[in-house]
Amino acid sequence: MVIQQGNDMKERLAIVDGIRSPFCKSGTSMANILADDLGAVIVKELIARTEIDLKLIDELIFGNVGQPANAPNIARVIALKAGLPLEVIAHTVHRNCASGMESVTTGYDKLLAGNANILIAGGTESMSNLPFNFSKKMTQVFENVMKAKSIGQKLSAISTLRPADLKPVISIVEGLTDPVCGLSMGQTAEVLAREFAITRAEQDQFALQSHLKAAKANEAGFFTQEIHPIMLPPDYSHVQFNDNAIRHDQSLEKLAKLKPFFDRVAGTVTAANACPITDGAGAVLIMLESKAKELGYSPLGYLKAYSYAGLQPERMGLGPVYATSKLLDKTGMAISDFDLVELNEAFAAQVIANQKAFASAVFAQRYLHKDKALGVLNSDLLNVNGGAIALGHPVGATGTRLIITMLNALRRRNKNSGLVTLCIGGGQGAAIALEVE
Ligand SMILES: CC(=O)SCCNC(=O)CCNC(=O)[C@H](O)C(C)(C)COP(=O)(O)OP(=O)(O)OC[C@H]1O[C@@H](n2cnc3c(N)ncnc32)[C@H](O)[C@@H]1OP(=O)(O)O
Repeated sequence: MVIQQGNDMKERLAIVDGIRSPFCKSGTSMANILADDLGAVIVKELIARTEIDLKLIDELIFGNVGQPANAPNIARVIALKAGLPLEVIAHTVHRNCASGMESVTTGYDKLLAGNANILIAGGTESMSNLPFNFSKKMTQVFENVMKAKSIGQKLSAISTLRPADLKPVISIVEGLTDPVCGLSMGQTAEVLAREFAITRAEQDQFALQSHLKAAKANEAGFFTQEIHPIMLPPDYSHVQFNDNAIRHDQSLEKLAKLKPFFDRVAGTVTAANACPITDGAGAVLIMLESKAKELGYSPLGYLKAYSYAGLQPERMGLGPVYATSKLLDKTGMAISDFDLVELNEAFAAQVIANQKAFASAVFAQRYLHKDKALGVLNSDLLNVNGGAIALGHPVGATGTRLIITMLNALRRRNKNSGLVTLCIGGGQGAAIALEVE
């Protein structure tokens, strides 16, 4: 089907099928699997499930944020480890937390431009193995030790080290800190909590709901369709079947006991109303709708249109409202046209802030140059199977997961139209319109 977008006629993107790994808290079951290996397992399984002829695949595009030194251009490493032919080219994309969505939209553009016919897109992240950078002094000492010709020279090089030199310049926390505004992602959530007067109790209530919904969906087997179990090193005799950050013992009393993490004095954002640091990967097989028909596929669903938007880095959490505003302009759709919404739960405060901004005419006039509010994000239709607070957020992979989760949820409910949107560190937002038939 060709759809009208403004003055453009564009064919829809067919998402033939999509799968992901379980999402696991960093430092737990999948901590010893590198991001490239995890991505390769998922791509192999996607190929097996779709029975795509490998010779037909033009390129693999993968998102990844904490690009590991052992696998530069991780997409190419994944392609080769997954057994794709040498001729299948590959490149890595990086749009912070939307990287796993950027791979899909970059792929869509390539297909529309006629530069490819069939692609694999996805995202992978091992936050357990994010690279640590050390100070210039520390790296100089490493170099001197490597060059030293005798034990004496090595010891002499090491003796110049001081305890302060051991502190990493970039660790996980610094990696999740915006280099322009200087705030960590959690601190940007505190900014929104203050701007929208969101209480700690509201945030904890939201976090509780995320776990309750995720636990229910997990018990009902809703994720089995999308999750490919992962065999765990070192002996590969244990298998990780499910997302492991979902709490089955959650209560408001437990949540209320936690101290704020990012602003210890006056803050409201805690480890429990923030998404956890997570390992995971996901992949989709994509082509234009006409190609999917030609090959006899019945796609999982379709991407109809997408938009990215920019805003202040310290208010990055509001990216969804800005990006969705552009998406609605582009498609002529209204919020009420969507049967379900997935809005990535980086932080409870950030999702609640978006709900308030979507519903506010004042916000729309002041920031979106619109007369009316975008529309209410009905809580019953929002993140119906829980979100990143419970499921986790492996930053390079989440964009792909949201697409897969949304399409499966629409199909399960016999619904047609879904909005997937997320905030992006650095001050951006992403929004896509999905459909199933
Ligand atoms: C654009 C974007 O998407 S931005 C988002 C990008 N991602 C992020 O910024 C990640 C945000 N999250 C974080 O940085 C981390 O999860 C932090 C810093 C908040 C917490 O990290 P950690 O301290 O390692 O988390 P951890 O899971 O150990 O939790 C800390 C404590 O809270 C407790 N806790 C965490 N969640 C819960 C919960 N839901 N219920 C009860 N207790 C909880 C833990 O049990 C732990 O307690 P303990 O110290 O007694 O063992």
